[in-house]
Amino acid sequence: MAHDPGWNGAAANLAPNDPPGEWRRPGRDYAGTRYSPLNQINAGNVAELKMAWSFADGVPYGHEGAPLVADNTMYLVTPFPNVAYALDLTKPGAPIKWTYSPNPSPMAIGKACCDAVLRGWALADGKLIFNTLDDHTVAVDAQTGKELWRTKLANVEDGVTTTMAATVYKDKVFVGNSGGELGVHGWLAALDLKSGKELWRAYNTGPDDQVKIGADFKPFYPWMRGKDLGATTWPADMWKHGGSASWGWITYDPDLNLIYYGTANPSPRVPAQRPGLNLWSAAMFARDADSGMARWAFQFTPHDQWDYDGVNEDVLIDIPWRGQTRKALVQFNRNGFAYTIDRQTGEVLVAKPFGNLNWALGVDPKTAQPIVNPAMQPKPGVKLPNACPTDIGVKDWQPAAFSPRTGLLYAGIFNICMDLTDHPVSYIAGTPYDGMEMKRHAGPGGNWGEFMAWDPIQGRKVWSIKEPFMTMSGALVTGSDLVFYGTVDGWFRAVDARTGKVLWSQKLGSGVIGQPITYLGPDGRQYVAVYAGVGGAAMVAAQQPGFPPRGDTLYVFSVGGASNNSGPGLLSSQPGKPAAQPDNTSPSQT
Ligand SMILES: O=C(O)c1cc(C(=O)O)c2c(n1)C(=O)C(=O)c1cc(C(=O)O)[nH]c1-2
Repeated sequence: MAHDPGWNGAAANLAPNDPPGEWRRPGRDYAGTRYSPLNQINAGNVAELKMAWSFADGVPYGHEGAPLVADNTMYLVTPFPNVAYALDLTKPGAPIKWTYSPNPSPMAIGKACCDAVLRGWALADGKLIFNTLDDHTVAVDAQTGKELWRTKLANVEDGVTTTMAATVYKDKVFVGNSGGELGVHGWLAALDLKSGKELWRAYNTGPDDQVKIGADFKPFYPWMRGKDLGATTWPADMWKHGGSASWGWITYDPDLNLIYYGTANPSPRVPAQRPGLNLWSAAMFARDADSGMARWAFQFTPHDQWDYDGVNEDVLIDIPWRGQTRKALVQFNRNGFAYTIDRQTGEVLVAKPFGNLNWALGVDPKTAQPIVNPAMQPKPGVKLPNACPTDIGVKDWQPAAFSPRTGLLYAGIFNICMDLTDHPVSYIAGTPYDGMEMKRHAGPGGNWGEFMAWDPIQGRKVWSIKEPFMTMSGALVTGSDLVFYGTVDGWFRAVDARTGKVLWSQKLGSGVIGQPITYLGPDGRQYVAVYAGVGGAAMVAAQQPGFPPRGDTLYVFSVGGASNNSGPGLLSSQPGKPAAQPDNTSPSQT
């Protein structure tokens, strides 16, 4: 059963005081819910959604970001060479207000594992803040596009790239690195929002002083407690090139002053070369936002053998749990289990499969360790057929949305398995340190993708829509109980959040791996915006018949399309119909 609007669980009250019609950070609020209270577009008028305007940037890489909107301006940054655009929403067709080019080193393209991508940017303190693929974080004046500061965080020659969205909470910018497939040393850094000065850096592998673990560090499970586990759970010194990068999402609880983020696969991907738990790879940390000191950590996939990075979004929600309200987080881990975790302590409350997997037989309720299937452990040089999920998991980085009205999360997921063969490798700085060779194919049913609604308390799917191609777009959910998502074969859909009924679909010019957002225009009308520009890990399906061409276009929709020739600011008619009442129909079971 979907929860009724009266559901007493709720999104953690972490929404900053942004106007409801704006979208200032990729996850919209600190909790990363990607929920907008806007409800002009609703089940009664969504069929009339039409394109209002579009913007093409000419860049042929994966467009993964969420457009941001504040002060009647839309902010975009290209995947590479990371050119920033401010578009004036008060004028017809949203003309360019300013552009800014950071000119990153082209060498970065050759170092990025999974396409030249940028997963997002942030608006805070009058600044647009974003990372460049060649490891700089820049802040430009949101009004003028003038560079305010620029901080170099790593050397791209060493194989370090930066693809994650710069994330801003309070007075700090948080940035992590990429490069697990090149044997980098994973870290997360905090910069001063005003000056760009680096304030702290915490490594994900190595001795406790590097990982920033002190007396306050209390993982919930005994097997994760002990000194210097980030170093001693690896063969000697291998943690120095142990990958475990932090290229995913960061969320923030201002009451606890904790940030939450995950760590990627251990390097090399060949497990036989690194016996041990390989902490803190394929894990997550809760850290004090000011000091960077770890409060707790949890390893999802001990001694990862299949490339199950732990970097997916941690959505912060408060849930009713055995008669109490628990401050929780939900992560759809790449390993195929959806975890609902107490975000104060790291205790796992729910761990249930949300898709097809066979590498584990379950999760031990006492230790929260996966019970590994002995038949699914790769051995060097021996082909392991039909391991599920494949290296990109049941879900990759594409962020889920949470509705406080339904109590459900919404996410695009995969149904892909692999035939896996490992080959031993040696470390050479700045070159691939990988060793995994795989052939991917659809899992049971033959569909590569699916979009689903998930109950984080019961740990079960409430409804799902099968998609022929992998589903790698972000999700958006609104105050009128509409969910928006896109598909790799180029469909952009609006779905009833309670029933999973598809209410509207529009084919776009390329595959959608962007993150849809919604905002209010200066004309008072609600708009929905999304990129179509396939790339990133979706390219693993490029050989599939019907795979779309690359693309570079942001599409913006409203009920009835463009307002009129005199420009949005002068519109007088109001096409939105009153919000439909949520129905009480039981969702279809999967
Ligand atoms: O371990 C890493 O450092 C790392 C980095 C990245 C990245 O920065 O894009 C990806 C991955 N791993 C990865 O495993 C993966 O599936 C992936 C998909 C994508 C994408 O943009 O679609 N990036 C990455």
